[in-house]
Amino acid sequence: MSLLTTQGLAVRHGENTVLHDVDFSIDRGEIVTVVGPNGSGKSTFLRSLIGAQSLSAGRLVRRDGLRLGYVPQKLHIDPTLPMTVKRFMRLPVRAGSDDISHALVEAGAGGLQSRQMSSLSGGQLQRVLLARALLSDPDLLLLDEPTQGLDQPGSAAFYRLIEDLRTRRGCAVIMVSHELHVVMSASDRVICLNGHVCCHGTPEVVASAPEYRALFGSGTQGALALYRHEHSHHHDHHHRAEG
Ligand SMILES: Nc1ncnc2c1ncn2[C@@H]1O[C@H](COP(=O)(O)OP(=O)(O)OP(=O)(O)O)[C@@H](O)[C@H]1O
Repeated sequence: MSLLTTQGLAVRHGENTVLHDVDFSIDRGEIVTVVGPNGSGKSTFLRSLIGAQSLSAGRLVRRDGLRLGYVPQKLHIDPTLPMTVKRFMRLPVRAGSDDISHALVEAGAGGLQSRQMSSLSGGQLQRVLLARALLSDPDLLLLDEPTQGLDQPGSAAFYRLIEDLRTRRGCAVIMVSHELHVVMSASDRVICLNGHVCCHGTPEVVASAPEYRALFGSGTQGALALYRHEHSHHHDHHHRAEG
């Protein structure tokens, strides 16, 4: 059974239909990247999957007991408020010191515990947010533009970390990204949103789809070939056809 499935998902903000007819599912261990122009409903989609945004139509089915880890696009912390990383990590869930240390190390942020949140670089902050999401031992991680503001090597390193986490924990990942050519190497599937699902499939299929090219142009093909690498592991997708 899929971890999570949507059928005909639709979301409205007032008169504005932001998403409609979104059919989607994700299985254990998959990394799915959501791309789309600004305002195309990517954040709204993630928020609807975690239950923070109500649907105006359609169905969302989550596997019983599914544990989610969500990294929001923006974090609002008053910069004048003193807050160490360790204290921040304790905010959402009652986590022990060992769990916090372990999650920070796993997210590549070991050693930052006593730093002030306001002193972190963009890349360090993203890793702390990821570590916090790991505290709930998620079956599914949802990341909303996790590499915003990072340079290309920083982004590539972050996506490698996500792949490592998936391999080690077997969790599934849904992430929003604008950096298609960088993120695609770490993605099993891509869905291109523009109010609805314009196209979906493997990164190569989406990059060459006319719908995608109409939105983004064709300039990413060469870079895509450059960044795509061979996976050293295999995913068993047979059950999807049966499920
Ligand atoms: N709370 C809200 N109230 C009204 N409209 C909203 C609200 N949240 C989002 N919208 C609108 O819904 C549309 C989709 O927004 P969303 O943030 O999901 O897009 P996005 O694809 O994530 O954009 P970006 O790439 O800029 O982050 C936009 O037109 C936005 O203005």
